[in-house]
Amino acid sequence: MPYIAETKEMERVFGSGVTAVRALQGVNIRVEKGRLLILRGRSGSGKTTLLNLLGGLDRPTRGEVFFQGKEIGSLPDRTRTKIRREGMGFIFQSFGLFPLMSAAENVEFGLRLSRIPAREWKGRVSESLELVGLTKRANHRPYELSGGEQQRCAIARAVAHRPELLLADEPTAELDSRMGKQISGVFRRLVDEAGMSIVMTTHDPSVMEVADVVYELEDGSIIKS
Ligand SMILES: Nc1ncnc2c1ncn2[C@@H]1O[C@H](COP(=O)(O)OP(=O)(O)OP(=O)(O)O)[C@@H](O)[C@H]1O
Repeated sequence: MPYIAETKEMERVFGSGVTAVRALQGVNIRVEKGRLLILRGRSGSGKTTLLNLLGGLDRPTRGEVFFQGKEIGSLPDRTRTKIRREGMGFIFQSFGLFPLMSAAENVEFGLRLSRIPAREWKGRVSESLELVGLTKRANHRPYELSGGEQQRCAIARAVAHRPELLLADEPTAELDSRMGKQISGVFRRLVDEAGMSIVMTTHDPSVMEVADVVYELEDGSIIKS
């Protein structure tokens, strides 16, 4: 099966009647395995809505969304949560780390939610921190880390259970351009060295450089790829 994720004529309408907002319409995208795909577009063009639908965090109003060949948009919440926890990883612009836990403990927390047996946790934690170049900071708490290091820790946490698909919403928005470059390098490595598939939204031109595929959204439709 060539595509890790796919949408068919997908539409998402928020609300109803005169106040209805058509956030997405007629969206057809395909995410190939082992590729880094970027969603770009102006504020309000529908990027986050699309990412949430691909990640099974939301359901389309019309059309279909597939993960690993399986239609997930019509599945009940519990089933989608299970698929998400096992097969996907999420990264947000505001890192979302636990302040009282060290970097390593934050990464381990991600594993607790998955079905990875406890005896594998320690190895997975070191491996993930290594992958993002954070081994030396394993025992530091988030407030002792730079913004870029905090985001790398969040990435390590999102990939520790080795998800098939990594979804990132504006992962460099809170970082300066040097750190943004560092983070985009980490994403590139995850694809090239760990064979991961990534979809991320961004406005950041330096992140755009590392993409294999760029889709542009305008008013809820894909206008260019
Ligand atoms: N829960 C919601 N209820 C109503 N309208 C919503 C909801 N979520 C998003 N929208 C609307 O859908 C449209 C697309 O929003 P979305 O957040 O996907 O855009 P975006 O491209 O990610 O924007 P940004 O770059 O500012 O994050 C916007 O008009 C937004 O106001």
